Amino acid sequence: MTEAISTALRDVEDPIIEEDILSAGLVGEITVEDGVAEIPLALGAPHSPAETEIADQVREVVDEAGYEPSLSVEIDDQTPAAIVEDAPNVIAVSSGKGGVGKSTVAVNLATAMADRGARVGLFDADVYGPNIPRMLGVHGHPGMADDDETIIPLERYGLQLMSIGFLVGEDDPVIWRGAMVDKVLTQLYHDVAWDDLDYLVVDLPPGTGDAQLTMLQQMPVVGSVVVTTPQDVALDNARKGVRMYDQHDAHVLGVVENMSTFVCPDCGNEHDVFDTGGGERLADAYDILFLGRIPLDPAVRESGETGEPVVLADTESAATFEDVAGNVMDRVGEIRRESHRLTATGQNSPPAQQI
Ligand SMILES: Nc1ncnc2c1ncn2[C@@H]1O[C@H](COP(=O)(O)OP(=O)(O)OP(=O)(O)O)[C@@H](O)[C@H]1O
Repeated sequence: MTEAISTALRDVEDPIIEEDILSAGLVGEITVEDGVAEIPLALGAPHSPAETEIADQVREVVDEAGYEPSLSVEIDDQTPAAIVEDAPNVIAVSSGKGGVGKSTVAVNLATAMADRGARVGLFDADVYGPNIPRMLGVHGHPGMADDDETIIPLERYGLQLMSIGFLVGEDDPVIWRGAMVDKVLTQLYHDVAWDDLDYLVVDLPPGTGDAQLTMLQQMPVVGSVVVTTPQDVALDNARKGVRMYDQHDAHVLGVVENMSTFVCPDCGNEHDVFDTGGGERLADAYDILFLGRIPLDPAVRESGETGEPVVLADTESAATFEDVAGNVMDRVGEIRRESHRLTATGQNSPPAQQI
């Protein structure tokens, strides 16, 4: 009976791994009762475009085969999201230097993922410039949970939010340094009562030194998004970041090129104020994914001040952020499904990050 279903599932291809889901080891043990087919799928990136497509196709072919599909998720991979209890897919947003739009990308990435239906947290770990409260127009103080030990995150646009800015005041100078920062942030991450997250986007402090690396190693990070602007000095710094992740077996999810081409609202001409194409060249050189190019757009800056993420508007810049978010989620899914496939077939999985 399940043969017919298995045969039907051979027609469903994983659009990223480019193999049918049965051969890729993504289908668990199928059971059928009263015409309902229970199908466990090894999916790890909820609401990502590729996994949504896979699930839709599975429902379609199972329905065509004459059964009522009932899908569940069962993934056995070696990423921190699977091996650390209750860990979401933690995505670090980093940059080699300050001011390239790291926080802007983190806010719009998280908002776009929540807009797709995912449960998303945003953790502002940029102690030296906690911009997230302003960028989302949230200025309250978080409360304590009933256990008096955990902090309840604030909420906005469906996001669960935590920022050092909620605790110390945005304009207060941050007096701690180095190792103390790592400790405070790691502690804060663990002390928040995150509620059943699919993804947690972490806005790291700019730079690629020990502080960033320590934080990456102490949180269950699935991979990092590297943000750069197209000019050489920013790219040089971004390159250092990519190398650092490489050397420590941390996944780079890909590169975002921000403040790329400016389209003049008056004349419609395109201007490459900070040059263009550098992010793509960097991605090519290191064989990592190019996640997208965000234009230099006054509306992006304004949205950072009005507290409403630009990705929620109906503009070209919003569409580029939506695409970037889809690409990031797909990359997370690819890492998790690949890891599951290696585990399922008894091959060596890449080492999980130290937590
Ligand atoms: N694509 C863009 N178009 C126009 N302005 C932008 C764009 N991206 C970011 N900005 C603006 O550039 C400034 C710096 O952005 P942001 O704070 O996101 O950078 P950052 O890399 O997080 O900086 P920091 O190093 O201070 O943490 C902000 O005023 C932001 O609104």
